[in-house]
Amino acid sequence: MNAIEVSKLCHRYKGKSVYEDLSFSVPRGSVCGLLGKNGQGKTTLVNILMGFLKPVSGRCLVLGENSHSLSPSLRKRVGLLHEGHQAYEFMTIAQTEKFFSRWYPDWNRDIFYDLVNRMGLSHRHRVGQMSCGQRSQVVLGVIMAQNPDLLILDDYSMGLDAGYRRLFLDVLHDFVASGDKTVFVTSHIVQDLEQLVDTLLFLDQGRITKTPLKDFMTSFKKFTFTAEDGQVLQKDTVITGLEQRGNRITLYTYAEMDDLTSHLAGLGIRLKDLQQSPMSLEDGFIGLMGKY
Ligand SMILES: Nc1ncnc2c1ncn2[C@@H]1O[C@H](COP(=O)(O)OP(=O)(O)OP(=O)(O)O)[C@@H](O)[C@H]1O
Repeated sequence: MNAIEVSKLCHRYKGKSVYEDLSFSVPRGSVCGLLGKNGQGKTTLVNILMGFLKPVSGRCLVLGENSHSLSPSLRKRVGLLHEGHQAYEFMTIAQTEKFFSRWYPDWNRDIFYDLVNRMGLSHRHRVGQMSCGQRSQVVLGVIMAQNPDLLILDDYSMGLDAGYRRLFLDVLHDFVASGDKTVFVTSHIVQDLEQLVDTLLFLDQGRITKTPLKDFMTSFKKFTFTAEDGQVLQKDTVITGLEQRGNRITLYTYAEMDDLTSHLAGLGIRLKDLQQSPMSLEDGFIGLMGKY
């Protein structure tokens, strides 16, 4: 069964299209990363999935229910971290825990305090008097303590330092390992997703491409070489992405080394030191989507 099913989704703001015909699914038990450059429609999609925004047309099912009429009991099974999340600033840490514990049948107080206590703040500390990253930690504590079936995280990394981000990744790993849980996550810190997701969704100009992380990391490749002065390279059917610093070129492609070598020779490119280099997910993201 799918945790999320999106079919023929179309959305526009004041006539300006975000997507015209978007379809994909997220199977239950998977950890799916939605990647796209700024402004491609990731937050819009999360808003549609949670029923905050009605699409122009198309259908979205979340845990089997239509996204614009999610029942209160189903909402309790979805843990949502919204971009620009709001914490209850007038409450203390202890009041926040007490307040949210009433709403969620599977609330786990230990998970909340396990995350929040690491900040070393008194439980009487007000959320409104915390730093941005500390507030994020409280919000993540609230979401994880809900023990949801589906976790939707829209850019969870906001304001978190490297250590807490790593810690949160550990928490997410434990969460996923604990059973039939689904995670749908967007993050601008692409390298975090490399350690977390099993499936990637690339959202680009209204189109979505779904691929297992493993397949992408093995089939998409990064090559580096030095080109002779004045040579101009452009993207084509073989060259998916390019970065150029002086004569030093980084090239991204689905082609194997031999095919790439003949392709470059066919283009009349004179080069030296061609080699395949290790590719991170962030490299792959840039190679596929470009820098801007
Ligand atoms: N309320 C709105 N009214 C008009 N246009 C909007 C509105 N909200 C978003 N947009 C536009 O829709 C597009 C998608 O925005 P969205 O916030 O979904 O992108 P995103 O992928 O989440 O971006 P980012 O990575 O920067 O957070 C953008 O071009 C944005 O300017």
